[in-house]
Amino acid sequence: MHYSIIINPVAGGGRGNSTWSTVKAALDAAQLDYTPLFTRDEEGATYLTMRLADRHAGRPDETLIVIGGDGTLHQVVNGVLQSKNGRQHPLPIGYIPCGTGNDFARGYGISTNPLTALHQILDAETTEPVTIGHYHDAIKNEDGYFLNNLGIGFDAAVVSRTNASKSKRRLNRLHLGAFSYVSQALGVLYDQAPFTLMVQQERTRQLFPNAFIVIASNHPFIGGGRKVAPDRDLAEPNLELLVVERHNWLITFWTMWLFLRERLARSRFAHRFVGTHLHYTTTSLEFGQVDGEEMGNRFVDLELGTASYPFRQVRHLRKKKKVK
Ligand SMILES: Nc1ncnc2c1ncn2[C@@H]1O[C@H](COP(=O)(O)OP(=O)(O)OP(=O)(O)O)[C@@H](O)[C@H]1O
Repeated sequence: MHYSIIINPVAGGGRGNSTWSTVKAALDAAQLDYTPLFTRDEEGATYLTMRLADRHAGRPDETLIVIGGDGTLHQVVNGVLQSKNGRQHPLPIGYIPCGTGNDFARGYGISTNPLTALHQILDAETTEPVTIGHYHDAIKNEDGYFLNNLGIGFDAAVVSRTNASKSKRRLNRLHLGAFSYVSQALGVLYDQAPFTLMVQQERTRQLFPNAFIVIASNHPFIGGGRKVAPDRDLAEPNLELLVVERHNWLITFWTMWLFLRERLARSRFAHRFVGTHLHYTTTSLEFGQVDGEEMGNRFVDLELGTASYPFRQVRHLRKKKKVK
């Protein structure tokens, strides 16, 4: 087996580098054949992967290992699927998480201990198809894939403001990036206006005049381990769209509390749509985020569907807690 390894050295506030040192020592000790490739700039992982995918001939003895956060994994999968050859022969992926959130790792069942995650890859005898989300933006005529979630409104505005804030880098260096999100979330709560959202599923349409949170999830977790779609499983070809409307301040704070307590999705404030095809539109410019990467401020006309991607990694899933 040959391992091509994409490493984002700055993921997790620099944890990418130390994770790579640990993994490299283990690969050398086991005398495995590998090629390391480091991301050098913001879009680095996408282009590195496109080039790799163009050259990949579909040999079964090749695996692509990704060392980074959710954003790096997002760029890698989109890089492969942007290559024509990559779409025909997608390179099986194994993932070693070292970001700040690591939500995909939770959803799939990958250890955050680099050596355990590596062994989950080395021990896998076959590849496993994993559901990923696909989106088509009819206004921008843009396509892409997501492994975690695609949000518009609240969570996307938080991502956008956090990335723009100067404190993020300082906090990231101290491995305290989550605090930066919390402070920006309070600001967004204060001044984000609700918006009109139309959701269409098959022949049913539903209008939400005061939409606030709109998150399409591929697995249960968001924001570093909060369950927002508790019933989703990466092995099932479904997405779940959660819509929450904005009411008065008291209810808004209550919905935030429910979110933090991981009870929002099952509360009476949640509208949930589960399926393989969903379509939704807004009538105003709204922020978007996909797997924590900014989509910018845009009018939304999104069609969501599912696809599948091969992973070569043993899943270590925790047993589900009983629902109270
Ligand atoms: N060499 C590099 N220099 C600067 N930025 C980089 C480099 N390589 C990748 N990036 C940036 O890193 C971002 C991805 O980081 P990633 O999401 O993997 O880690 P994280 O933000 O720490 O973790 P998480 O998404 O799990 O919270 C990409 O958006 C890209 O812009």
